[in-house]
Amino acid sequence: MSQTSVATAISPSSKSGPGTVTLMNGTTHSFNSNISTALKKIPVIDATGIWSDNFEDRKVVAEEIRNASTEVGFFYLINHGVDEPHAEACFEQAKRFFALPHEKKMEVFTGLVPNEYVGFHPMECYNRNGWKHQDLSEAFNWNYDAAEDPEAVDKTKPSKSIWPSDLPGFKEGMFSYHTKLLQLARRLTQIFALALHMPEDTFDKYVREPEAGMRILHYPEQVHSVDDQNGIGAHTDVECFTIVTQDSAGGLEVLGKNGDWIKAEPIPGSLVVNIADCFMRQTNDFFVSTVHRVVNKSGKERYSAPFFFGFDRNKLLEPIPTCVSEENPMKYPVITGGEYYRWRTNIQKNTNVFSK
Ligand SMILES: O=C(O)CCC(=O)C(=O)O
Ligand SMILES: [Fe+2]
Repeated sequence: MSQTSVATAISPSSKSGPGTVTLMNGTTHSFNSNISTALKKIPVIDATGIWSDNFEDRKVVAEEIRNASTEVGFFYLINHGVDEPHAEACFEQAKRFFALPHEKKMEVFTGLVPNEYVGFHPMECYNRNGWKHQDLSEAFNWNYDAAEDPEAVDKTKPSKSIWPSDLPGFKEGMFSYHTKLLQLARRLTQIFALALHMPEDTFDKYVREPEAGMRILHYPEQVHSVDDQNGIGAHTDVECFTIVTQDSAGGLEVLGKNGDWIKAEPIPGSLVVNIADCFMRQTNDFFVSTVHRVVNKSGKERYSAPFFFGFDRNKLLEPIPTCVSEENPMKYPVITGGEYYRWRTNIQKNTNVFSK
């Protein structure tokens, strides 16, 4: 796979009218208008049934998830079982981290760890779509760590994550929330198997040592117009699916199949789930890895915490049997999730202006 096909162009005709946006992975997408709409809705799915002992209850949620994953690639989960105080505690820790002096945050600069998307990236260091101004957000990322996974088979496997010194309670706070989301993600993996009309335990063996990175993000309110800047530029996520916790500011937008930017407005207590590229590849495009971005025009600071979940890095992204046939052969070359992760990570990190 090419390591260099990084296009970052935006059609000059984008000024609030129709236009196109080219992502860092080289794909180009059209939109009707660069202004988002709240009129179209993202499905809200009641997840109560995923924890039920009754198979039929789980199956009902799976069918809803099947529809949302094929139609929109995005859905809200409510009654998912992760209590709101856990999210609030995560945001409190995020605020502590982002309030540190720049030099202190740069002690864990992402450029220090090659090939991994871990550590801190400062404000305005990426420009995902070639807008006039760099993306207005800063983030701290960390990887799955077997030592922190209550269900890990081998807790001695080292993690590549880097953590700030002199911030007591930060790592513990981050993993406290990560562990809750990991538990939810493993259950959702079974529900996704049902959604693909496969046996519920089909993917269990691939999520014992999953790809389960997480990040916290901070978006100041942006002054520039959406035609000149994003908080995070349009992109698709890398792994199988992402679980996003967002605060009350709003600003997450999803590019619908019909070309409208749709607002994923905050719903208190909900989690936003979106399909990512590895699932799209394995489902041969049956599930859609939907383009999304963040534009913070809320008048306040915005914080979010996406959790990126995928199969074991060594697992080949082979087609799921229910998604291929003689008439519908596999569209993608079969590589491992780890290879895909490294390709995407390096495309992005090579454009980090602070590394130059
Ligand atoms: O901040 C958000 O709501 C989403 C962030 C996002 O899309 C990402 O980090 O991949
Ligand atoms: Fe994303």
